[in-house]
Amino acid sequence: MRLPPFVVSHTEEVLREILRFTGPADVVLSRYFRENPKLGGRERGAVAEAVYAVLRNKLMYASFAESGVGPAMRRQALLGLGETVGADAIGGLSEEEAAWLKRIAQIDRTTLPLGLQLNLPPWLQERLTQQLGEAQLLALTGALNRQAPLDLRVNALKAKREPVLAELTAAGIVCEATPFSPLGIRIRRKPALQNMPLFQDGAIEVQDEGSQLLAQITGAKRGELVIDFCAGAGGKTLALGAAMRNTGRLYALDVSEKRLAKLKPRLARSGLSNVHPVVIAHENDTKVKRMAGKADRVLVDAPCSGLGTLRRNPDMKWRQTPESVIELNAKQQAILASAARLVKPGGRLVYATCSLLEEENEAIAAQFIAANPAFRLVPMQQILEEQKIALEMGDYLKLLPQVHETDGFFSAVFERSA
Ligand SMILES: C[S@@+](CC[C@H](N)C(=O)[O-])C[C@H]1O[C@@H](n2cnc3c(N)ncnc32)[C@H](O)[C@@H]1O
Repeated sequence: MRLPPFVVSHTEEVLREILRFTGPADVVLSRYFRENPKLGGRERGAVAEAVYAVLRNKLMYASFAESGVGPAMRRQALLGLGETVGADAIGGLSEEEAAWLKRIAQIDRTTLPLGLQLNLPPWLQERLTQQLGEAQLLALTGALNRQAPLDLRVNALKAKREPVLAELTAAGIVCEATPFSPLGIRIRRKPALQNMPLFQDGAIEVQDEGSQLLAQITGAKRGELVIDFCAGAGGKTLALGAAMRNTGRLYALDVSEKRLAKLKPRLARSGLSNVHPVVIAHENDTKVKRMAGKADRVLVDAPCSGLGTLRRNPDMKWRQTPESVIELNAKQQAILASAARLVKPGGRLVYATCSLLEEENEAIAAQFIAANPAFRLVPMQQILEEQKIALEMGDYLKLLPQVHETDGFFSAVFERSA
C-alpha cells in the first residue's frame, strides 16, 4: 500500500529543522512526532528512515538533487524516501518526480566521485584517509551507512543466552548469538521488545556487542570496588554490575543528572543492588577525590565525537568539527587524569571511546602513559585471552563496523604498579 502524500511533506518539514544541526536528529524527530500525534506507526517509520538516509548520504543527494524538479527540500525528502521505502511506495508523486527517482535508482554509485561515495565532511574525509587509506575508508563508510542490527545483552543474573534465544525464536523473532560477546544476541529486524516479559523482567537489555565487550574487558569481579566514571544512562554499568554478580560496590558517576536518571528504571529491571549512582559537578569533584586509591577497576567511557556510532547517529559527522574534537581531547585527558587517581595498586584503568579518530584514541592513550609512569599499558591481546574473547588485537581494542559488525570502539587498558 502506498504511503499517503503527507508523508513527503512531513519528511520535508522535519528535515528542514534537522539539517540546521542545532540539536541531535533523534531528539528533533521524537519531538516532531510528539507534536504530530496523528502520524501512524508506519508513517513515522518512513519519515524517520528517510531522514536518516538523507543524513547518511547528504553529499550524494545534494549532487542528485541538482537534476531534480520542485522545491529543494522536497527533492531531498523524495531521495530519502526513494532510498528507504522505494519510489513506488510514495503517494502523490508527479510523473516527472517518479521518472526522476527511477533515473536516480539506476545510477551505479560505485562510479561516482569518491567524495560523493564517502559522504563525509572534507576535514573528516582527510583525517580518516590519512589513517586508513582510501580502500579501507570506503569499506568503513559503506558499513557506517548501513543500519545497525539490534544487539541485546542477556542479564546473567536472570537468564542464560540459549533459553533466551529459544524464547525469542518462539516469539517469531529471527535472532542469533553474537560472535564475540558470550552474552550477546543479534536481531536483524527490529521488533518491539518493550512489551516482552523478557525485557520487562530485566533478562535482556539493548546493548551493542562492542559496548558489551568494553564492559567485559574492564574485568570487574565479585566483591570489587568498581567505578564507571562516565556512566551516562548506564549501558556499561548494567553489564559491569552483572559481571560482579551483584556483589561489591559499583559507583556510576556522571556530570549529567538527566542521563544518570535514565539508569534508574534500567537498574530496577536488572535486579542489581550493588550500583550507586553519583552525580558529580566535574571530574575533580570532592566526591571523586574521596575515592582516591580505592578502586580495583575504573572505566572511563569518555565523552567523544561519537563517530563510531554513525550507523545510529549519522548526524554526528555533520555536527562535529575539528574544533569540537580539540575540546573533547582536553576533556578526555582531564577525565583520565582524575580517574587514574582512583585506581589502587594492581588495579586497572580502562579508557574507551566510540570514536574512530586517532587523536581521541591512540593519542590520548600515549599521552597518558607518557605522563603516568605508575601505570603500564596492558596489551589488549593479553586481556582478550584473559577474558576468552576470540579476537586478535595488538595493544588496543579497535572494533570496526565493516570488520566486527559492531559500532566503532576503541579501548586501552592501564594497570597501576604502585
Ligand atoms: C560515551 S558517554 C557514556 C555512555 C555510557 N557509559 C553507556 O555505556 O551508556 C560519556 C558520558 O560522559 C559524561 N561526562 C562528560 N563529562 C564528564 C566528566 N567531566 N566527568 C564524568 N562524566 C562526564 C557525559 O555526560 C556522558 O554521559
